[in-house]
Amino acid sequence: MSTFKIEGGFKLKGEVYAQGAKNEALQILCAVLLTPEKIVLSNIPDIIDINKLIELLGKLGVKIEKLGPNKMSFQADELDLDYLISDDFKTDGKALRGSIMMVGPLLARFGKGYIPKPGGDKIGRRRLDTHFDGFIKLGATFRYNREEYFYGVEAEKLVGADMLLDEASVTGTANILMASVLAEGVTTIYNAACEPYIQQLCKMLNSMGAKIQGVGSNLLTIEGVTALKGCEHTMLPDMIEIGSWIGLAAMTQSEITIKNVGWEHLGVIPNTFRRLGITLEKRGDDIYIPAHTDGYEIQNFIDGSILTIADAPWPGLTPDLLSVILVVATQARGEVLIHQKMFESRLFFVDKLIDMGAKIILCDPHRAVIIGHDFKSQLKATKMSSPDIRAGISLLIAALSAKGVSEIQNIEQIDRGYEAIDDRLRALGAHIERIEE
Ligand SMILES: CC(=O)N[C@H]1[C@@H](OP(=O)(O)OP(=O)(O)OC[C@H]2O[C@@H](n3ccc(=O)[nH]c3=O)[C@H](O)[C@@H]2O)O[C@H](CO)[C@@H](O)[C@@H]1O
Ligand SMILES: C=C(OP(=O)(O)O)C(=O)O
Repeated sequence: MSTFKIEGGFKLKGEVYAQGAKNEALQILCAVLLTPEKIVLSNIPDIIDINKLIELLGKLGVKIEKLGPNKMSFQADELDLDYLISDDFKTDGKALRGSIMMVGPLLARFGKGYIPKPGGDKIGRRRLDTHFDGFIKLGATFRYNREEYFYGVEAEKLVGADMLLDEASVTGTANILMASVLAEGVTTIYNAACEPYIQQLCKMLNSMGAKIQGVGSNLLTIEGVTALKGCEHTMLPDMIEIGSWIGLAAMTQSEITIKNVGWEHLGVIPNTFRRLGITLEKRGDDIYIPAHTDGYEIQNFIDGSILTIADAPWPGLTPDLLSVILVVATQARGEVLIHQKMFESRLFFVDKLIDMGAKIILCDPHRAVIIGHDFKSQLKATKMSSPDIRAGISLLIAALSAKGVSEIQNIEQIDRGYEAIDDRLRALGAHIERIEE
């Protein structure tokens, strides 16, 4: 377990580029299994979760070539499907959640897909019913080995079907979509997740020869084809990382420009930060955040009642940014209720912030009220450990704004999703050191 040592309280300044999107890359990398032809991918983030998935694909026999920084080719023409029932796979496969999306493509192309129950973040229950209900609708048989926590689906052939998902699951939609592109006949997926990364997956699949309509909506219509071909695809900038940089700039009162953010794909994210009183300027495709030397003031609702910021399926606010928003609110002028509707255990990290001096009331596992300090009192440095990726970056932001030297242990959680975060922070003037153990 490595540690970050952070001396907080310094203002940062400069430009940053967001990495390619982790959650898009996880879907896109699984889609390479749909064709024996070569796929070239650009803007692949160099982070633990993605590197683990690439390693998994390699063990499955995918030929992988590095073509340049963040650019690679993948060819799934000679796979070793026995790997899927090996003990190695039972360990490797559960190392990250995104590996679940290998099941849909494998089922579609080879008639079988297996996966151990994914491990990962301590953020609450994360069921997979939507995924498997979808595969069953397409004609697959399903089994779950409770002793080994191992899921399996098999089918002689998949046949298109109409389905109404029980919830707009992001990875569930991606998985079912990747199975249905090679099914016989027409599939409709209603209550589909429709966030930009699903749209990107649809765009890639269509350029491979799939026939998907309704892209960007919650009703996808897929006309099955018999085979898919190779393609080239570039990942969007990571919107969660962009939100994290915005939060970091505001909380450390730093002047930062985030380059090439892909504004049209950010949905409600910029306006959500604006509701906290943070100034964001659209400069071409960049976000400019001035140094908030006079702080930032949370807006109330029109009737004067306290603002609530809550997550919702796209185009609502992603739950992955609520931890960052919460930490930023601890230094705002005013109060806000953070309502994390999707995950049950994602707010417990606020105990660390309370230890640091933040004014937070955790009402229940889903809701926390934050009363901002308006920079009249700095957070105190402390030692902490990161329970999940987004709590990790939020604690890092808190430490960068705090007085004194903080330590964050278990930083692998942050490295899961943020590429060379310490190098990039140092380039902006942060005092941060990585202590490898
Ligand atoms: C690899 C990847 O892409 N991970 C993302 C993906 O996870 P993932 O696809 O696993 O998340 P899901 O969309 O399946 O569900 C997330 C949580 O929200 C709940 N839920 C979902 C849909 C809904 O309409 N109502 C509802 O309550 C689910 O029960 C679950 O607790 O989407 C999540 C929700 O944006 C993000 O936090 C994850 O970072
Ligand atoms: C929860 C997250 O990721 P995953 O679904 O991969 O665990 C996240 O990116 O915040």
